[in-house]
This record gives sequence, C-alpha cells and structure tokens, in this order.
Amino acid sequence: MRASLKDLENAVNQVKLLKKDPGNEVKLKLYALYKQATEGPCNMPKPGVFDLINKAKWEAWNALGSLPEETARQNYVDLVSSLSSSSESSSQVKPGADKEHAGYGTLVVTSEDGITKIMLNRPTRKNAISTQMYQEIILALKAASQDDSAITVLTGNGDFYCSGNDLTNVTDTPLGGIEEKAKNSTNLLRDFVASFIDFPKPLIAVVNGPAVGIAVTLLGLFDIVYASDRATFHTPFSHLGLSPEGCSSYTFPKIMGPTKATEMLTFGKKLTAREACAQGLVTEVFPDATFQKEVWTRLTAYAKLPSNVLRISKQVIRNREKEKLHSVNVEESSIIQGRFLSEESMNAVMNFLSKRAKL
Ligand SMILES: CCCCCC/C=C/C(=O)SCCNC(=O)CCNC(=O)[C@H](O)C(C)(C)COP(=O)(O)OP(=O)(O)OC[C@H]1O[C@@H](n2cnc3c(N)ncnc32)[C@H](O)[C@@H]1OP(=O)(O)O
Repeated sequence: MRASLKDLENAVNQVKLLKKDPGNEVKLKLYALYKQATEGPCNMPKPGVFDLINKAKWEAWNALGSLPEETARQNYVDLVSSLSSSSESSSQVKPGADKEHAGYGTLVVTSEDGITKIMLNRPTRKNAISTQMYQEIILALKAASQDDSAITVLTGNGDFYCSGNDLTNVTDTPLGGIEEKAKNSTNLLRDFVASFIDFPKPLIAVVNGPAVGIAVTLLGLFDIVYASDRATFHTPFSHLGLSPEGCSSYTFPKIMGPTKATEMLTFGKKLTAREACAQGLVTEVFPDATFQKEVWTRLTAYAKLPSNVLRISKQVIRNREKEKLHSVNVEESSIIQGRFLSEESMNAVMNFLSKRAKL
C-alpha cells in the first residue's frame, strides 16, 4: 500500500521523537510536504519580505507546485523514515555515533568503527530495488571500496531485507520503447552485479527479514551472510517469466548442489533461514530478538582486525573465480534481456501491478 493517512500521522509523531535536530532545510521540506499532503498546492498569499520565516515556509510549499497529495504523503513518510534511521531511533541501527554519508535518496550509508553500512531504505516498499537504488548501490559500493573501513555491510531498514527488483521499474518506458527499456535494464543489471563481483573487501549481508529475487541471488557473491530467523529466501523467477541472475546459475549449484539450486531457482522453492543455512547460502542464523545486537557485536570485533590483511584474504579466496563470475554475469544478463521482452514476463509483471498475484 502507498502511505496512508495513518502512516502520515505516525510519521508526524515520529518527527517529534527524532534524537537529532534535522536542521532548517529538512524542517522546511517536511513542512511543505505536510501542507501539500493535507491541503494540496500552496493556497496562501505570499508573506511580506520582512516576514522571513513565513516567507521561507511559503516558498518551500509553493515550490512543490501541483505535486499530488498522495505523492507528497509518501515523500513525507519516506523522508521521516530516512531521518529516523539516521538519527538511530530504529533498532536496525547499530549503537554509536555513525558518520552518515550524504547524497543518497534510497539508502542510508554510514561508517563507524571500521564498518561501512549500506542500508536499503524504502521500508514502505519492502526495500524493493528501484532504478535509482540500483544506481546508488553501485555508487555506495564504489565509495566503500575506497574508504578506510575494514568491512562493508548490506542490510535493510524495516521488516524486510529486500523484496528484489522493483516491479514498477518497467513502467518508465523510454521513447525507444520496450526494447530500449530491456536493453537499459540489462546494462544496469550487468553493471550492478559486476560491482559485487569486483568488491575488494569482505562484504557481509545482514539479512534482517525476508529476501526475494535478486536480493537472494546476490548472496552467493557475499563473503558472510548472517540472517535473522525471521528471514526467508525466495527466487520466484519462473513465476515471473524470468531466468536466474546475480551469477546464481553458477554460485548456487556450487554452494548447495545442482538439485537444491534447481528447486530454488527454477521452481521457486522458498527457504527458511535455517534451511538456507543448512544449504550453505547463509553462514549463521540468529534469533530475531537478539539479531542486531549479536551480529553487530561480532562484526565490530571482526572490523578491528588489520584491514589490509582482510582485503588480501578476501582476494586470495575469491580472485580466481572473478573472471568466471564476470562471464557468467554477461551470459545471464543477455539471457534475461530476452526474458524481459517475453509474454510470460510481461504478463507476470502486469498481474503483480494489477494486484492479481502475490508471490
Ligand atoms: C535492472 C533490472 C534487474 C532485473 C533483475 C531481474 C529480477 C529480479 C528479481 O528480483 S525478481 C523478484 C521481484 N520481486 C517480487 O516479485 C516481489 C513482489 N512482491 C511481493 O510478492 C510482496 O509484495 C512481498 C511478498 C514482497 C511482500 O508482501 P506483504 O508483506 O504482503 O507486503 P505488500 O505486498 O503489501 O508490500 C508493501 C508494498 O510494497 C510493494 N512492493 C513490495 N515488493 C515490491 C516489488 N518487488 N516491486 C514493487 N513494489 C513492491 C507492494 O506492492 C506494496 O505496495 P502496494 O500496496 O501495492 O501499493
């Protein structure tokens, strides 16, 4: 569901609980989005030049033009959610004063104690990966590969780790039509997966809840996967008319054997966290109640190890596979490009969009 009036009300209350003052610019943005969400486009006369505060408020609201009320409501809720995450009012955030990296709209990226944490931050969409999020993850991984952190963590905000590819990505078809859309998506997918293959330091998935599609397949490219016992692992590619990606056609048979891989990747069998652990996709499962505490305590200790040697060990373990993984990625991407254009895939996406199917 898009953000409801109740979500808006909850978000307004959440603002009052923020531990960190978000600053005037953000407060003006919140004011403007709230007015737009509740009253529609700016309907006040412009205040006089000396009424500085009301003039700034008017300008922020007026700048939203004819933004639909529903979109303003969603943007308000998303903005508050990102503020709550960064001000650490959420149990998802590890303790301490994180240094937050600015400039991301769909992620919260922080560095502290030798750990760079990339948190998917679209909780109202179950952290589905939008086109913007794909691009931002590529950028965040690039930055993390060059910063002075010892390890990098990917996790999700809210009750899901990630619901996979955002199925509404298909709706912004370019002028060149669906063929061009399929080509653009394929190129983005290939570059996105390549940024995981090439990541030079230990990359750890903190799977805080259910994971779907590409969020699952990528796990084969991580160095450690910790999961809450609430997490599930589901790759419904055939239901969507799609073929495996994220190098899973290579990593999954290696990790769990070809028959278990086929059950997951071809037949869409959903695994519990414990099953995924028994099959080697997950390193360790923790009770949800203590998940964050146990995992961050462990990772904070790991990140104290000398960072150069962590990088070298990762490369010794992974580098001989790199070339193979890149060629698998290229091959999988070219196969899925054809699938994007297939009737089976288009029907499945349309079914989802028209709410006829829930996977
Ligand atoms: C560059 C392109 C690369 C393409 C790579 C190939 C594809 C890879 C994949 O990842 S395939 C897998 C795609 N994901 C899915 O099929 C999941 C679809 N979602 C669901 O089945 C369910 O939403 C759920 C099981 C994830 C969660 O169910 P539930 O707990 O009941 O929550 P809601 O369904 O009410 O979800 C809340 C809200 O979020 C929207 N949403 C959730 N997931 C997605 C998604 N993947 N794409 C778009 N939107 C999503 C959901 O629709 C709800 O919004 P709404 O109420 O409809 O407004």
